Amino acid sequence: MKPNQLSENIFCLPVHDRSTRLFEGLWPIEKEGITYNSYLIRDEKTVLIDLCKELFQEDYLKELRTLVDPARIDYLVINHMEPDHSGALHAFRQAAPQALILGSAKTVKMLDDFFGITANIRSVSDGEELDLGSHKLRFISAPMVHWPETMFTYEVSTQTLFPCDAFGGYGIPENGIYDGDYSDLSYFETEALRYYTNIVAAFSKPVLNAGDKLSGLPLRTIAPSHGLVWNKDPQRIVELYLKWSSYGKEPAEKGVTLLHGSMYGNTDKMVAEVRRGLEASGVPLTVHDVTTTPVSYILPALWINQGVVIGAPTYEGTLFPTMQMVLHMAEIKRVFNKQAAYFGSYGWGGGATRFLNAQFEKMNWKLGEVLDFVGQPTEDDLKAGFAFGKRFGESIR
Ligand SMILES: Cc1cc2nc3c(=O)[nH]c(=O)nc-3n(C[C@H](O)[C@H](O)[C@H](O)COP(=O)(O)O)c2cc1C
Repeated sequence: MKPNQLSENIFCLPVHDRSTRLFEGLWPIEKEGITYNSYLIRDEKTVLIDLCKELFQEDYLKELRTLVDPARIDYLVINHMEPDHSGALHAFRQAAPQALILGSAKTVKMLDDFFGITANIRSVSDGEELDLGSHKLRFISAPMVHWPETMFTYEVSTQTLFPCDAFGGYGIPENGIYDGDYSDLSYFETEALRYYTNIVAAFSKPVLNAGDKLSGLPLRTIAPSHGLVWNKDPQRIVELYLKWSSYGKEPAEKGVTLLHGSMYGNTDKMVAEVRRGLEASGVPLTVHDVTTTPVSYILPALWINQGVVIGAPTYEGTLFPTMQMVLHMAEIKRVFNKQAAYFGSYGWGGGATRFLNAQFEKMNWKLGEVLDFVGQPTEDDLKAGFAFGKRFGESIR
């Protein structure tokens, strides 16, 4: 986690977190890890932008001291109060009691609520500027991207945007912090989408509002607080974000997510046939077994694809609970406006579709064809499964 020099006097201090198993206690990052990027600007006035999680504060302050004596830091800008960026605050205050904390008006209240800190704080307003010498900061209010107090900070002379959670992603960029360090960005874009759907998607409208505020602003570098710093092609991540945000209210991409789960294998016998039918239709397809795949990895497909096929049995008069949990999380993350179809096995009275009808009402998903069958699927059921998948795929394609 050595500091990186972004420009002559702007540095990124990325903390590499490889020990957290579940980000926010929910989202698996054991394989991928995550970074907490903090930024230092050295000028006539010295500024630090965001911090890191409390767990890493000692190492973080050690690295910070290689760049500056904390006692010489004039300002700490808090873009976002979430503890993965502010957890080191008490330790920082001890090392740099003179540093004036700058944040939105809501941040001032939250500093008291979360840390009991009330002194040496100043709130900044939307569009306010702060001269540092040869650098100048502009504060851009971005409420609900991702908490109500959130703001972005823009450095005018280098055209660098510090947007905290926005444009960030899971994953540790081991071979360089810049987008230009990688010939293939697909891993980071996949993890940025997963992060978006897990953390930010519920706030797609505020993201679009923030996007409006950024339009016309020259952006040479996008320096988020998680993951890559984008300075080769900063527009790439902006465009991706705006596209993903638009799926909060507009139709998503022409693709299908096939979600399946089974207790004893009867529904799963049908999955292969439905899948073959979907593939035969030519529609782009993503398949997830909800009993083995954490919802964190399922949300990206649900967000991106217009169509969803649900394959799961009836359980105690309702839908198989593991599938219910996925749909509940999709509702929380505001995965709305989908075309859906259902297939699944039941033993006597059924009931899965009762749940689906009520759940889809809340999410504005349209339930089209239903293919349910008693016990194990017959040869005829399997044939019907192929045709059902093909028809649904064609309706989306
Ligand atoms: C715990 C449990 C609860 C069930 N509850 C119902 C029910 O309320 N109504 C019904 O029609 N079938 C019910 N069934 C029967 C299953 O829906 C049926 O066995 C089905 O074939 C299971 O599909 P699967 O092999 O894909 O898990 C239940 C089965 C289990 C194991």
